[in-house]
Amino acid sequence: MDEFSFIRSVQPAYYKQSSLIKGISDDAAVIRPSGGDVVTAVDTMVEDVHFSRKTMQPHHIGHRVLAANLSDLAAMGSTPAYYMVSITIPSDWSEEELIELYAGMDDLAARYRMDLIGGDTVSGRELSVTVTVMGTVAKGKARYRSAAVPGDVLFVTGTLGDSRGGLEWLLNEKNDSSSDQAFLIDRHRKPWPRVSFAEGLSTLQRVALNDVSDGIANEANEIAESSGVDIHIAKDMVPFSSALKNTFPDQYQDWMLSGGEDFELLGAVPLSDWTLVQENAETAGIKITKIGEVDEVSGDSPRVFIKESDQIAILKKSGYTHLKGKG
Ligand SMILES: Nc1ncnc2c1ncn2[C@@H]1O[C@H](COP(=O)(O)OP(=O)(O)O)[C@@H](O)[C@H]1O
Ligand SMILES: Cc1ncc(C[n+]2csc(CCOP(=O)(O)OP(=O)(O)O)c2C)c(N)n1
Ligand SMILES: [Mg+2]
Ligand SMILES: [Mg+2]
Ligand SMILES: [Mg+2]
Repeated sequence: MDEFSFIRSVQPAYYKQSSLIKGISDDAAVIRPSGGDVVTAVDTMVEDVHFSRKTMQPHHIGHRVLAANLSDLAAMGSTPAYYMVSITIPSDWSEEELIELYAGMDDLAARYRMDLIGGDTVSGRELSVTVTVMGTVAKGKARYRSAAVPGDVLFVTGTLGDSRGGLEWLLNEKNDSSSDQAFLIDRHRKPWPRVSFAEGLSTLQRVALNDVSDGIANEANEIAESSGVDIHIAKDMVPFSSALKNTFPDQYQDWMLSGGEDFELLGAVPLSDWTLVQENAETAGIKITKIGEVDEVSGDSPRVFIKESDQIAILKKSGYTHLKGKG
């Protein structure tokens, strides 16, 4: 299969989004938005950085690279509409594997009626997949990290650290997997972005959102810095799964703070809206937990504090960081 027949094989038979004017087939796609704001994000997954042949099958790679992007759209309160895929393919990847990878994206995209409207195909040494997503949000309603205000409730969806637990289990290739480990592996390979929960918050005047890709130790600091506030987290309120605690009793507490790749949402809302947020989580069928509050800056700059049995410490950025040691 050459580049051109590959492109033909991934080209959708028809498009679902009414704002699409030109999809795959020309130099670029054309969209005609009908009012509202357009939200766009891009994320890459690279072999041996975001996955290995040991940790993921092609379908999982497709699912997760789109899920990571949808998680960013969710964190903006946006409704997904389009995606584009740029892929670097090593020579040892078969046609079947590529079709599976695209099926991983397509199955997730179908849930949101998203259209694949373009991309790029090149050959190279390692598999690398870059997905660009586009979504819409009502004018002025995008949700920013900078929107947290002293007095807000700090919350997180789902449980944290599971993805790291799944990764650890897969990398160490243990054979005696139980249902706990199957759960962790699934959380690592197939995260479900919190799109409908975030869309359901559209009636709120104000909510700060950030998705958990690198670990809340990073993401809480991002909210604190961009909002110019302090954040206080109660460690014993941070949600973790029993599967994680059972499997990794010595590590689970670190991983729930800095494991990353959970693709949950960390947010801050006024106390008066907290009940509404909880009801919305119930409607979306997801767990939600208050883990702390937002306060005024008490020092020279915004900080995140974490309290554990009356001991208060500063929670530094300790999640995943690329380009470490590059100055
Ligand atoms: N190489 C780059 N060139 C331009 N903008 C970038 C680049 N890498 C990241 N960004 C931008 O920096 C911001 C933070 O990126 P990132 O930490 O990857 O966000 P996230 O964790 O939500 O994916 C985003 O606005 C992103 O678009
Ligand atoms: C084989 C393998 N090693 C390590 C990891 C862990 N890991 C890789 S990237 C990453 C952080 C998230 O990726 P990033 O590119 O920073 O996503 P973004 O913040 O841009 O959404 C983590 C925890 C993994 N998933 N797979
Ligand atoms: Mg990114
Ligand atoms: Mg993000
Ligand atoms: Mg990151």
